[in-house]
Formats: sequence, structure tokens, C-alpha cells
Amino acid sequence: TQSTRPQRILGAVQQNATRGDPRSVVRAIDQYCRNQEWAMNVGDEKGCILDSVVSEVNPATVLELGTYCGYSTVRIASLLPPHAKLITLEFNPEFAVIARQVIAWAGLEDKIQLVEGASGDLIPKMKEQFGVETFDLVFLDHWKDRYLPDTKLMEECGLLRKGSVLLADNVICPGTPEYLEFVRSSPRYESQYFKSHLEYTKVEDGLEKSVFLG
Ligand SMILES: O=C(NCCCOCn1ccc2cnccc21)c1cc(-c2ccc(F)cc2)cc(O)c1O
Ligand SMILES: [Mg+2]
Repeated sequence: TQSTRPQRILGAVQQNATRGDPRSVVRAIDQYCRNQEWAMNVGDEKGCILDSVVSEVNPATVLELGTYCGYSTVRIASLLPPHAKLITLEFNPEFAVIARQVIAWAGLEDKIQLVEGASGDLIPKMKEQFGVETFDLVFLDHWKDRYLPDTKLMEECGLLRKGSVLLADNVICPGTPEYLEFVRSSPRYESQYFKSHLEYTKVEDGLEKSVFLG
């Protein structure tokens, strides 16, 4: 029976990455997706921008919306201080099955909690079910038309504090026009655009970093 793209990405990790070495997992996925078949990981170029923001924020609590195969999950978690926690939400059960194995290969299970379901349902349960107060960093990489409603929902649920950083992937391609308009015009956010390219291509894309001002 035909394998799926996520299954082939997991295979590339198991064949080319060293167990317990997150950076080798990241490298193996980038090499596979650049040389064999494209996949919607944040990728190496935007990944460097992601790394710099994670290192600058040095977050104790991270929320990732959109796990896919766990590439950015592993990339972020590999930079977190001890005892820091990353919660990642994935809607697609098949992606979740693969991501759990990629996260395990990287040896980062203790820092990462993968939760399956829709952000609109799970965000209101964050405090009671996952013991979260507020998030220091949120990486938005899920359905592009959910970035704005979920940002408003996180505000309403008291999950953002003065200084919380939102980092959004794909603000140009596929694009998140309503989200961009909101964070760039709202007095409650200080936004900055990091120009880059769509993963593994020459197409323009970028990350938008928005600091919640409270
Ligand atoms: O679509 C993309 N990502 C989203 C996946 C579904 O996410 C669904 N999803 C994941 C948690 C979650 C929680 N609640 C609801 C939905 C939830 C995505 C797409 C492209 C892309 C660019 C050019 C193309 F020609 C084709 C595709 C690039 C990216 O970097 C992306 O991230
Ligand atoms: Mg993306």
C-alpha cells in the first residue's frame, strides 16, 4: 500500500538522524524536503528566524498551533530552557501519529505535549485541562483563516500577558491578510515583519512577530 508524505518524512528521520539529537532530526527533514519532496514545514530559512525569536524570548511556556510532522515543534523545543513546556495542537490524527514518533526520535517527549483537536475547542480549555497560566510565545502555523479568531480567543481566555510574543508563519504565502491587518493596526500589538521565502522555494513568504502590549 502507498505510503503518505508524513510517513516518508518519518522514514527519512529514522534513516538519517541520530536518536536524541534534535538538530540532526531538523537537518534530516530539511534535506529530504529540499531534495526529495516539498512539505509544509517552516523549513531552514524561516527556521533560522524562528530560532532567533525563541532564543530572544527564552520562553517557559510555548503554544504551537499546527504540528504537522513535528519539525518546528522539535526545532523550538531544542532551544528551550530546562523545565520549559511546549504544547502543540494538531487537528489531523495521521499527522499526530507521525509527529509523536519524530518528537520521540529527537528525545524531546518530556518538553512537548501534543494535543489532538481543533484550536477553537482546545484554547478555552488550556487553563483548566493543561494547567497553563499564560503563554510566553505562540507559534501560529495552522489554518490561515484561524490565526485572527484564535488570537482574539487567546486574549479572551486570558492566555496572553503583557509581553507575550505571537510569531505567525505564512503571512504572505498562503497569506493571512485579516490577521496581518489586525496585528499591524491594533494599538495592543507591536508588530514586525521578517521577510523570507516559502519553505524550500524562492517564493516570497515571511514571519510576523507581534508583541501583546496588554
Ligand atoms: O496549510 C498550511 N498549514 C496548516 C495545515 C493544516 O493545519 C490544520 N490545523 C493544525 C492544527 C490545528 C488546530 N485547529 C484547527 C486546525 C489545525 C500551510 C500551507 C503551506 C502551503 C504554501 C504554498 C502552497 F502552494 C501550499 C501550501 C505552507 C505552510 O507553511 C503551511 O503551514
Ligand atoms: Mg507554515
